[in-house]
Amino acid sequence: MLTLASASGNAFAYAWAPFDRASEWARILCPRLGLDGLFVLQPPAGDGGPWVLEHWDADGGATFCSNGTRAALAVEGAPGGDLVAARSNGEDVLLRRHGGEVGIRMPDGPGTGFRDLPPALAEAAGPGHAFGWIGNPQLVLERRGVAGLDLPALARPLRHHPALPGGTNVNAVEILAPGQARIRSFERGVEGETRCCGTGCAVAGAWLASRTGIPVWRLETLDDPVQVAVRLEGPHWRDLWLSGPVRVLGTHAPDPALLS
Ligand SMILES: N[C@H](CCC[C@H](N)C(=O)O)C(=O)O
Repeated sequence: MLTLASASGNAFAYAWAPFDRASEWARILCPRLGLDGLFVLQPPAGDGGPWVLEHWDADGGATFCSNGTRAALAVEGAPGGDLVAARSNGEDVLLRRHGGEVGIRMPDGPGTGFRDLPPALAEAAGPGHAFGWIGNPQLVLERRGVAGLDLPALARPLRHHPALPGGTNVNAVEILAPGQARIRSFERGVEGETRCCGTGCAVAGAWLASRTGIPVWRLETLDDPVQVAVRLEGPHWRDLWLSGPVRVLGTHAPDPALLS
C-alpha cells in the first residue's frame, strides 16, 4: 500500500523498502494519479542513522527532491520539534516538523551552489537569471507579471537547451515586496508546471537573499507558500532552510497487472 502526500501541492507516492521496480512504477503511477514522483523510504538501520529515501521523477529518472523529502516526514509520522537526519538520493539533509509544517535544511556540500551557465544558455536566459545546483539543476529567471506568464513557452527552450546536456528545471520569480516573491516552476521529468518545486524555491530564495541582503523570503507558489531562510558565506549558502505545509492525501494500492 502506498501513502500519497504533498508539500505545497508537489505530490508524491511513498512506498516502504523493499519496493521493486520503483522507476517503472513512477512512470506508470504519476500520470494516472496526478503525482510528480515516487519515493521509497527506509527507516534507520540502527540508532542514530539517517532515514534513507530514494525519489523517482514522473519520467522514471532518479533525482534529489526537497519537497518530497519534506512530505516524507508526514508519512513517517515523526514527532514534532526533533531534528531528523535523512539521506535523500545520496544528499544529506535535516528535517524538522512543527505542527503541519516541515522544514528541510538543504544540502550545502561540494557540488551544490550557484554555477555559471554555458554562454549560449546564459544569453538565451537573458539578464536577471541565476543557475544553482542542489542535487538537481535549477535555473531561476526574474520576470515581471509572473502570475500571468506563459511559463511553458518561456521554459521549454531553456529546459532542453543544447548547451546544457541533461537540461534544467526552470523557475520564474518576481519580487512582490521586500522578503516576498512569487515563483512558478516548470520541472524536468514532469515536463510541465508543478504547483511548487522546493529545490527551485530554495535556489531562488538564496539568490534573492544574496542580491538584496534580506535573509528570509516568503515565496508565493501555485499552492501553499513556502519560506526560505539562508545564511550566506560569500557565494556559498549555509543553513538554507525550506519550510512549509505538508499533507497526507490518502493511500493507493497499486495494481500489479499494470507492470506487465
Ligand atoms: N520537485 C522537486 C525537485 C525535482 C527535480 C527534478 N524535476 C529534476 O529535474 O531533477 C523538489 O521539490 O525539490
